[in-house]
Amino acid sequence: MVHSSVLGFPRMGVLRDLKKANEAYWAGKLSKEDLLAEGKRLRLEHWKIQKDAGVDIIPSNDFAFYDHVLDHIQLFNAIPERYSSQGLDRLDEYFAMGRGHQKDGVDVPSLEMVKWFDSNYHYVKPTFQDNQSFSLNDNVKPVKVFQEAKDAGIITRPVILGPVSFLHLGKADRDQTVDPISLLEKLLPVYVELLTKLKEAGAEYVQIDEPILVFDLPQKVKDAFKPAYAKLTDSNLPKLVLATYFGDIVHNTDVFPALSGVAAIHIDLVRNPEQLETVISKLRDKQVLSAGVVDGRNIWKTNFKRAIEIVESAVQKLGKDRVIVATSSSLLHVPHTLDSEKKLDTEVKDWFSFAVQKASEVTIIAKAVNDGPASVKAELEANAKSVQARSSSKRTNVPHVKERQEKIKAEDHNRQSPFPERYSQQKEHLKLPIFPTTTIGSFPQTKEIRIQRNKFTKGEITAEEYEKFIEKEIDEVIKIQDELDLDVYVHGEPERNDMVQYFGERLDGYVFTTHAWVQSYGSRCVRPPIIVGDISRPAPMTVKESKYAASVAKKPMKGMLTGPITCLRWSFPRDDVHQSVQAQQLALALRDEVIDLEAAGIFVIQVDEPALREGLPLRSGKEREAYLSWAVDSFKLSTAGIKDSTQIHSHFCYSEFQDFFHAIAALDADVLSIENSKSDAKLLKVFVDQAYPRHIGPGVYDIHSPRIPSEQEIKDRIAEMLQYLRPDQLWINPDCGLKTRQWKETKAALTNMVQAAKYYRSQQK
Ligand SMILES: CN1c2c(nc(N)[nH]c2=O)NC[C@@H]1CNc1ccc(C(=O)N[C@@H](CCC(=O)N[C@@H](CCC(=O)N[C@@H](CCC(=O)O)C(=O)O)C(=O)O)C(=O)O)cc1
Ligand SMILES: N[C@@H](CCS)C(=O)O
Ligand SMILES: [Zn+2]
Repeated sequence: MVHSSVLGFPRMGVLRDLKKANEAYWAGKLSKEDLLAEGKRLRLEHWKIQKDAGVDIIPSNDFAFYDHVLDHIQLFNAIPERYSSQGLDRLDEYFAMGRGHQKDGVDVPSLEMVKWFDSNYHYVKPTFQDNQSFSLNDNVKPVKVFQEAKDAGIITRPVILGPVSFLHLGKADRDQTVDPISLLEKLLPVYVELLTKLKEAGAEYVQIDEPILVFDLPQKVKDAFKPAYAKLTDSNLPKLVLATYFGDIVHNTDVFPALSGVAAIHIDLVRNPEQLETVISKLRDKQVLSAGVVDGRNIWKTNFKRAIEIVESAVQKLGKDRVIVATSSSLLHVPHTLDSEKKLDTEVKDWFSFAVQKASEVTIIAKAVNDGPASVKAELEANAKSVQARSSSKRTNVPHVKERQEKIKAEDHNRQSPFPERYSQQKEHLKLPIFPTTTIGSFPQTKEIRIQRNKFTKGEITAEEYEKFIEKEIDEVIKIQDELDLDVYVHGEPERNDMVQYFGERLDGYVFTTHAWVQSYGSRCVRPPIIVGDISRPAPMTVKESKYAASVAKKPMKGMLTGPITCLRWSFPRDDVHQSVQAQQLALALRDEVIDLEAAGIFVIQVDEPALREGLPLRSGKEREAYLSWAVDSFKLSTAGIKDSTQIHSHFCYSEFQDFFHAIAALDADVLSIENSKSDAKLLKVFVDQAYPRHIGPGVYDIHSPRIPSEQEIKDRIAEMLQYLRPDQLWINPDCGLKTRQWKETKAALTNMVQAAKYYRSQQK
């Protein structure tokens, strides 16, 4: 019999309950016991949802208070000494690694947080020492939660991150040189101990994630699978289901012999259905295929006909007992339930499926294959109708958008003059000092701002009242920037709920939700808008606020837009047209906005593209170059319609920029601000090696943590940067926007930043 399975469930709860509980705990308003109890309540609720949906194989240990990779760092006691030596209790030590800790005489920054593959989820990077050792933490969480589910009458399949992925996704700590994969020998006994305990607790199967198999791997990492899975596939241990997702693994099937002891292999057949045949041909006798046919990364209803065909073709080769119907990845990346959406247009609502609905989808597909289509006739008919309605909807084919796309010319992508000429006009026009200081756009999104926006959304205050409130906020941030003596101002983005959702709400071709939250990192969530059709801009989106801000500011005001690729990547995109088409439509809409901002007197315009790197196909090669070509073209199309004297900035966070440096350079932005404070300044060498001519602001401090950097720390950072960058090229700014911070720490950090810039300015005289 074909079984149904879910690889992981969203953690936040129907009303972002986990976010609220975590933040209350951090604010000292919820006890540790109550936070732990809330975690337990959520886990039980999520298991029950899946059980009620009829899912055969339900995951446990997919829940994490902050991040599942961070859970493993603590589970294996891979805790850097700067955290373990602070005398913090286990929970606070865990949060200290995730978000830093500056309280009661303890002052430690967080570990680095980076993108989880090509998603908008961020994980905490394991950080290893040259003399690293591992042991099993005495709080063996996977065992505890397995037991918790068992006590509730649910036998789950625990999920753990595999040893090769855990090491490969980590790095040597600052000033350490250890190669993470060389630690495998030391780590494996701890995995064996963990698996033994899971077996003792009654776990027959364990899902072991090795998602790095979708990458191009160095030979030594590939080689690591052999010793690893020789040790972990033992009859005294639970049977293993090795899961991969977000790409194909055909190029790594040479590691399959090393995996011959695992009971099943899971592959993502939404992203790469074509890998099915090859993977099946490489399975050894009796090995099971877990077929990921329900999209864990997007919100579209599964096309049952197509999914059933895929599963049946696997069944024909392997038999029903050797096939599992599964979600393509964890459902962490989709919102909790469609049932919460009371305001969605019914036409489009019928096209969507969120986590709760996807749990049912795997069971319907499994039933159709097990008992025949007649057993789920009504479900299949309704699904076919909805798939058909979507493909013939007017929203997906808007003639005026198509016509405009057809008329785009090559020269529409280029600024009028090369950088040196543009820069001399900008210098004349903007009159900025050397080491100009600026911020990345957002200032703290205070409780008051959210309350007022919430009232406006609910119709409790009028548009005029809301507008007045926003103007008052802008007045305040301008006053603060005067006091701080920054050089290029921002309006603070108080009117924006989110840098992508805000634009989605103002563009035709999008719909947006009220509750469809997805975890981005820690307690932070996003509500990605959904691209349902061809995109166009019915009216200016940001001009009113920027124009107002410029009218009251004494210094240049930076206009602030989210670039086409970031809008695309942080939305739920269409799956019926290529992403390059959607990016180009977004670029045309943004091009009009850039031109309108300039006409309104905004002469510095920042077009943020933090998701450009994240969109890079996970494997190097032709596909990457093709992506970068249309992605860069979209950015250029959106920014090239203005005069030379207007300065274009772009911003990148969450990006290891070295491996796509040529694309960043090709954007031809006058100024780049990049996240850098937690990376080695040595990485800036690429700008020297490539003789990068334009201007750069590598972030001088981390904005994800409430910790305040001292003036000396920032000076030291600038000194490091000046080893690689010319003084006339360097801007001084934080890593990213300040929306998640409190005002108190923001003012203190920016005061230190401006002082540090002034110090270097004085040294130049
Ligand atoms: C830069 N980043 C972003 C990413 N993706 C995006 N789509 N946007 C980004 O900015 N990816 C990479 C990084 C990830 N970083 C962040 C940083 C911060 C957040 C964040 O702060 N998220 C907020 C939610 C933001 C939002 O949409 N707010 C709305 C609704 C606020 C709300 O909760 N309202 C309450 C009622 C009001 C009240 O009483 O407080 C409610 O609805 O219940 C708004 O401001 O209007 C978060 O809180 O998690 C995310 C990613
Ligand atoms: N302008 C945005 C960029 C975030 S990546 C902000 O400042 O929040
Ligand atoms: Zn950023």
